[in-house]
Amino acid sequence: MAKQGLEARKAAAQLLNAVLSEQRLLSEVLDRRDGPLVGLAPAERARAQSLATTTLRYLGRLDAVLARFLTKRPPPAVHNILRLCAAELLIDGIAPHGAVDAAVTLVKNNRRTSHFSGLTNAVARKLVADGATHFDGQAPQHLPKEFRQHMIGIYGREITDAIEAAHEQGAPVDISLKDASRLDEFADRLDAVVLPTGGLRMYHNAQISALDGFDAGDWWIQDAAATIPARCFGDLKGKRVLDLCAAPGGKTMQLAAMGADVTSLDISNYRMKRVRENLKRTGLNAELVVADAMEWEPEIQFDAILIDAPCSATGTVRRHPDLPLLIDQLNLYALVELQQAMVSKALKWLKPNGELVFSTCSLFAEEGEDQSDWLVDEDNGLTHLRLSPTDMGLPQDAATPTGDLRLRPDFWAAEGGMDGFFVAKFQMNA
Ligand SMILES: C[S@@+](CC[C@H](N)C(=O)[O-])C[C@H]1O[C@@H](n2cnc3c(N)ncnc32)[C@H](O)[C@@H]1O
Repeated sequence: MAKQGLEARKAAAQLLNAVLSEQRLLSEVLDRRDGPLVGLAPAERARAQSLATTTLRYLGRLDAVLARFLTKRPPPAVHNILRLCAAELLIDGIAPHGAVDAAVTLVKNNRRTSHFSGLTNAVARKLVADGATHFDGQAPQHLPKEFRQHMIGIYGREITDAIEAAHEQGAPVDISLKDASRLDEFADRLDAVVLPTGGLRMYHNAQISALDGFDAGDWWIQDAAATIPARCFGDLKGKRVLDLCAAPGGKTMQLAAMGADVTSLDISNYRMKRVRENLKRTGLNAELVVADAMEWEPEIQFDAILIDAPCSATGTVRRHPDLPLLIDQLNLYALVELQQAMVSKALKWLKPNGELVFSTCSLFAEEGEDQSDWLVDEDNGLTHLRLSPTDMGLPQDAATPTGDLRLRPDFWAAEGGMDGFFVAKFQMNA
């Protein structure tokens, strides 16, 4: 048993080392051609990723338990293996002998850490005996201090606590259908529930590419909140639409499925490959442009422009629990400036009466409500349009006083939450 999952656990330990010691984003490490998951079978890759993600999601609570059993912190490589072992025992409910043997073997197999195998064995056995007593009943993990304070400043303490609790729950798998009329059919076929926003939600673990309808391109994975920006446009049939920051392409696929003639632009060639693959699989069409939005110039004007701008991604912590741990690397003000520069540029490409939707998967007002206020205050020919959350199956609480949408991870808390998002809509005056 220990040997069986050893490669996945070793890779998970390397993922933790990359995030916690080298301060690298998990998504970057996972994408690397020489990353820890290369060469693993699909099931081992999935296990390694899920184990590292679970460990990061509960890191504060796991560390609090481990601190009771350690007189001093071991070297990071050993500490990370103990963290994984604690996550397996206390969260995933893995059989104790498998998790303990694996932790001891991993520490023993590395000559730099092998002399910590006795300590690892002792601590792992204490986790088995007493870990749950100290783990269960702990409050959800707080965000790092400054991040939390910032959130309290925006949302208050109660909502911030609720957001932290939602982060700890992780995220179910949400699915967008190419043909919305097949919702009930795919709810049955995928054993999923229909969401008020029109997509599907799956609560069971599954290898996505093996699921019914994946190869046929009938659907794609997209968080319920992420479907909202594209849905804010009116009828797009036959309209020319620019998706300005498009990769990996969830919103491009939505816009194409809505019948729009889509131009899809992103600065990243690597990320654009995902858009290309997604379109090929789903049989949807878009013109793809790899370019810096700040340097590109279109030959035509558009009926609608979606700017799903680069941002802090703080709305996606449920799925990316490493983000708060690396928040010090974030240059929020550079992002705010880039967002404003992009919007200013894109306004020139909008036809009279054309619609602009600005969105960010951020929880920070600087990248949401403040940007909307800025656009309203500028002399830019735009009219600010009110969005109705209930028309889109969202809670009424999602309405901001000025008519934008503020989506939070603690919405639909009992049903698995949603990503944090901000969405605003404008129209160019005729
Ligand atoms: C939030 S993601 C977009 C997600 C995408 N709309 C979707 O639904 O799948 C932001 C994207 O902006 C792109 N980006 C960042 N700076 C850019 C720039 N200067 N020009 C164009 N794209 C840029 C990033 O490569 C990233 O793919």
